[in-house]
Amino acid sequence: MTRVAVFGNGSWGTAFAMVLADAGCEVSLWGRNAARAEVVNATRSNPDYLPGVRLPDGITATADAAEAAAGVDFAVLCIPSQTLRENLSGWKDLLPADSVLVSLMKGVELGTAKRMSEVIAEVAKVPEERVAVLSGPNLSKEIAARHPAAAVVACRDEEAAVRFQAACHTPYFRPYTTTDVVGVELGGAVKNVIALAVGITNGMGMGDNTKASLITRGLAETTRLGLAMGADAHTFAGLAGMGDLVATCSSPLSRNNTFGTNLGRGMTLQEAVAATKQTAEGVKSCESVLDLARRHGVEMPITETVVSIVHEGKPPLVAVKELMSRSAKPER
Ligand SMILES: NC(=O)C1=CN([C@@H]2O[C@H](COP(=O)(O)OP(=O)(O)OC[C@H]3O[C@@H](n4cnc5c(N)ncnc54)[C@H](O)[C@@H]3O)[C@@H](O)[C@H]2O)C=CC1
Ligand SMILES: O=C(CO)COP(=O)(O)O
Repeated sequence: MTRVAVFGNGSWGTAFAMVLADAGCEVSLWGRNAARAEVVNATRSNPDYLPGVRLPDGITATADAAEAAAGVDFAVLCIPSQTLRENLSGWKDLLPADSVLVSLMKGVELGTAKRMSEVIAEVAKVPEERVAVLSGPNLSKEIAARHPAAAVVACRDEEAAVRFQAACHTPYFRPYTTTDVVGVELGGAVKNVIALAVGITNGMGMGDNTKASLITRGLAETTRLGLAMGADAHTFAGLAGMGDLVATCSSPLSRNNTFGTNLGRGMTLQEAVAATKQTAEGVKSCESVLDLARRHGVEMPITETVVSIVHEGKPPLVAVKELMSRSAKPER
């Protein structure tokens, strides 16, 4: 039987542990809080993150990383991106030498501008063939309700991607494979920034034309960055690109979208942070995505606008006017 450890028992870590268990894996679900792990085992639920959802019997929760990691084929990492480096340095020596490390995270590291798979390879000192990424339109509550959805597993080693695809394939969760790790990770990280932008305009009372324009031009700037970094343009038309943008920018379940809506309605950054119980990766990653864009000489006007509103205190109305008054150009 395939053994998998999921590190991170928040909303996505728990929902994805359900997918793995439904696919027939033996799953250990690690969380830093021992009391929560006990509650999960005793009640077969995670009331803090997925209230009302019954967890399959194939999941065992633990706060002991060594216990979680013992003998696993795959170590799935699902904690806030900015905490990965520190956490993984404590886990790396516990993982079996032939295990594959899989990132479910959708962020870019502040300061280094590294993608999560790069942080994993660097910290765990593993070759990129042992690092995979899963991304796509996967709002955790809908996955936990077993509504049909698809995703992409990306790994430089296609055979490892196929093995993980089999490990998480269920009647309601359909994973595809690709070797375009860069494209899949950028799709996931940048869509959070675009969802903030959509949320902001939504909170300001703007409608669906604005949303569709931001999604489309957001995809254009994501693709520009991706091409500069060696990604495949097709990836951005796929599940990790357009697919995730549509889901996240349309759904009130999205934390990034909701965070933006709160800002657009007039909350300060501090008020919006206080109103957000879960991880909204775009709030920090908008700065690291902009950093990446500058390192690669790529223009990303929507990302720049989001940074100016979220971190530089620019009033949303002023920022939108500036974005719209940029010089006219051909569509590309
Ligand atoms: N929730 C969703 O629908 C989806 C989330 N993701 C991505 O998954 C990643 C995790 O997100 P969620 O599970 O939704 O977040 P969450 O906020 O629901 O849960 C985060 C988990 O990380 C833990 N955590 C927080 N700080 C920590 C630290 N310093 N050290 C160790 N653990 C810590 C929390 O206790 C919690 O268990 C993010 O990168 C997110 O973008 C990807 C797809 C879907
Ligand atoms: O990544 C997601 C859906 O694919 C979840 O989006 P949020 O992090 O904005 O909730």
